Amino acid sequence: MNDSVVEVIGLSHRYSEQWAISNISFEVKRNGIMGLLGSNGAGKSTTMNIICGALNPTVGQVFINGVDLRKHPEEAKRFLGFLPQKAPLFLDLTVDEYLNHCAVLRSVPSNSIKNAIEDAKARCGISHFSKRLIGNLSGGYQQRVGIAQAIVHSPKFVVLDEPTNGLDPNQIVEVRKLIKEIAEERAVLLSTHILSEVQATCDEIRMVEGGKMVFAGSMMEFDNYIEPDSFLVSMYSAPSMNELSAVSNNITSVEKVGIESFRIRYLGSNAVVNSFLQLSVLGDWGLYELKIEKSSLDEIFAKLSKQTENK
Ligand SMILES: Nc1ncnc2c1ncn2[C@@H]1O[C@H](COP(=O)(O)OP(=O)(O)OP(=O)(O)O)[C@@H](O)[C@H]1O
Repeated sequence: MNDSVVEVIGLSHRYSEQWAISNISFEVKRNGIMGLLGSNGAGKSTTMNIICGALNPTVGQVFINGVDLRKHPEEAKRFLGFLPQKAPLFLDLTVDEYLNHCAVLRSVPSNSIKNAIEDAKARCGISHFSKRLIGNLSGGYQQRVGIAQAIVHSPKFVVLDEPTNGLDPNQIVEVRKLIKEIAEERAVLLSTHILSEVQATCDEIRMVEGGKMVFAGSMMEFDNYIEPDSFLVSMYSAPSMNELSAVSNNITSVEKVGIESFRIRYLGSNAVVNSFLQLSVLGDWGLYELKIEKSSLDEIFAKLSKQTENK
């Protein structure tokens, strides 16, 4: 069986003259969470709308579970669940009434609807609100109902557009946990601006900027995209700043940042860090902390965005 549940091949789209996205290709594995990143106007919604079958691409193809979305939209959409940015909830229906409506729309066979609804509610932790009007639920629980409608037909692939938008910090933690749980047995594509969300939830990252794919890799590869060029050290009996500078020709600066702490900047590979460790033992410097300073996700995001602007 193919390892991917979704294949996106050479998507390009223009609304008028300008290309909104061009030549976007990627595959989504059968489980786990892929984050789709990009700044405002980068092309995320265009890409998501095409993948969900809400927009026909000018060029390119999307296969969901091997089915061509454009040629066989109904069949392909059976494998797809979608929670748009604004959850499509009917506030004056109860949770059960609404999920029943969604299950019918999603062509769940009538003799399976009851079980499908009970299962989706149980997964989303809303079984105790079955008879509650959706309009009377908190924002966090409304979002859970939104996720329940996206999985009520047991799709293999779920698309969530900014799923924690507008939730309070406790609700955010709970909804992220729920997303991780549902991604254990299906693929989730999550669009978000919030980098801490990406770090907390995603296994894979695709980033678009100016309509083009500027990054495709794992969360770890994204996190390590910019090579570190400094480390912090703390020592009980530090040598002089000159001695520290002399550890390697690749050290460019030594800065005192606390009574016993220094920031050391360097060029090239992490070999400098190894040299430092060896000399600290030989010199009995009482090293008790060493921390390589990695770039924040914001810095990585900014660097990738800038690269596109400059092209
Ligand atoms: N219906 C439309 N008609 C014309 N241009 C559009 C339309 N929708 C989007 N665009 C343009 O296409 C480009 C990509 O927009 P898109 O909405 O896909 O980006 P996005 O990454 O989702 O942005 P945001 O995070 O702000 O929603 C932008 O330049 C946008 O102005």
